[in-house]
Amino acid sequence: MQATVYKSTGSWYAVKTTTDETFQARMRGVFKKDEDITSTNPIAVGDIVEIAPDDSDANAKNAIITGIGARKNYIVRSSPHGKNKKHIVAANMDQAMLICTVKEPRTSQGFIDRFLVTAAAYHIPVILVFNKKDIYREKEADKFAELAALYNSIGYQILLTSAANDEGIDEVRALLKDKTTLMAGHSGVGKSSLINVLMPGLDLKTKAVSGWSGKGLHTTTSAEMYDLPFGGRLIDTPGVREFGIVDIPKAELSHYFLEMQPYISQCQFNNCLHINEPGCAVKAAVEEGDIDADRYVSYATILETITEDQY
Ligand SMILES: Nc1nc2c(ncn2[C@@H]2O[C@H](COP(=O)(O)OP(=O)(O)OP(=O)(O)O)[C@@H](O)[C@H]2O)c(=O)[nH]1
Ligand SMILES: [Zn+2]
Repeated sequence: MQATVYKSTGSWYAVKTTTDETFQARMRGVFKKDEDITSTNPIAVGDIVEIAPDDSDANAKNAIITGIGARKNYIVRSSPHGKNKKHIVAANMDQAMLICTVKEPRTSQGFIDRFLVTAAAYHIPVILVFNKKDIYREKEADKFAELAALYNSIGYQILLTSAANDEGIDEVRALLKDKTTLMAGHSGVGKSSLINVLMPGLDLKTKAVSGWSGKGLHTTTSAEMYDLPFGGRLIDTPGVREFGIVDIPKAELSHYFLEMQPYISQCQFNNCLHINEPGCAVKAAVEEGDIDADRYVSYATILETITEDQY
C-alpha cells in the first residue's frame, strides 16, 4: 500500500494512504539511502512510502514501512548532529512559501536570498509572503514596497498579509489550493497564526514574540504536513533559520540568482565567480544598477560560505 508521510517523531511516522487511512508506521531494516546525501533521517515529511500491516501488533493502525519512493525534490538543513550531516526537512513539494516580516522580527534580505538560492537549486518555486501588515507604519510599508518591486522584477510572487485581521488571505489560499507547499520562515513571523487562519479548528499554538530582543520563541518543534480544507497540503516547519546551502558549487551559485543568469555568459572568463575578475558582466550590471546591489552583497556573502574548491 502506498502512503505519504505527514509527520515524523523519531522512529515513528504518521502516514496517510491514498484512501485517507492513517497509520503509525515504523521502518524495518536498513534502506538504501540517497547516494548524494548523508542524512540523519532516512524518511522525511512528504516522502511517499510503501507500507504493510504490522502483524506483530494487535493495533491495526500500526504498519511497517517496507520501501521509500524516489524523491521529486527535497530540502535539507545542516544537522545539529555533525557538520557534514544533513537533515531532510521535507520532500516532494510543489512550491515553498517563505513567510517574512518587515518588523517584529525583521526578516533580513540575506536570509531571504539564502532561502531563494537553496530553493532554486532544488527546483522549488518560492512565493514570498510578508505578514503583519497591520503593524507596518509608513517606514515599513515603504520597505515592503521596495522589496516587492525588487523581487517582482526578478520574477518572484510576493504577497502582503495580516493573519491578525485576515488581510491577503484569499490570495494565499488561491496559491496554496491543490498544491503541496512548504511553509518556512523565522520563528515569530506568524506561520502558526497564518495556518490557524487557513485551517480554522486546527488551533496551533502561537506564542508572543519575546519582549526586548524581538526574537521569536520556538513553539513548533518538528515538520508536519496538514491537509488544507480547500484542497492541497501544507508542510509546517520548525522555526527554520537556515537551510544550509549544501549542494551548490561556487561556480554554480550565480545561476540561482535568477537575475544574474542573462549576464553570466557575457563574462570574459567562463569560470568567472563575479568577484574580482576582469571583464565581469555581472559586476558591470551591478554598477549600472541593472542588478540590485543588495542582491549582489547576498551573492558575495553566500559565495564566501561555500567551502569546496571548485574551480
Ligand atoms: N500584529 C500581528 N501580529 C501577528 C500576526 N501574525 C502573527 N502575529 C503574532 O506574532 C507572534 C508569533 O506568531 P506565531 O504564529 O506563533 O509565529 P510562528 O512563525 O509560527 O513562530 P514559530 O512557531 O516559533 O516558528 C504571535 O504573538 C502572533 O500573535 C499579524 O498578522 N499581525
Ligand atoms: Zn563575472
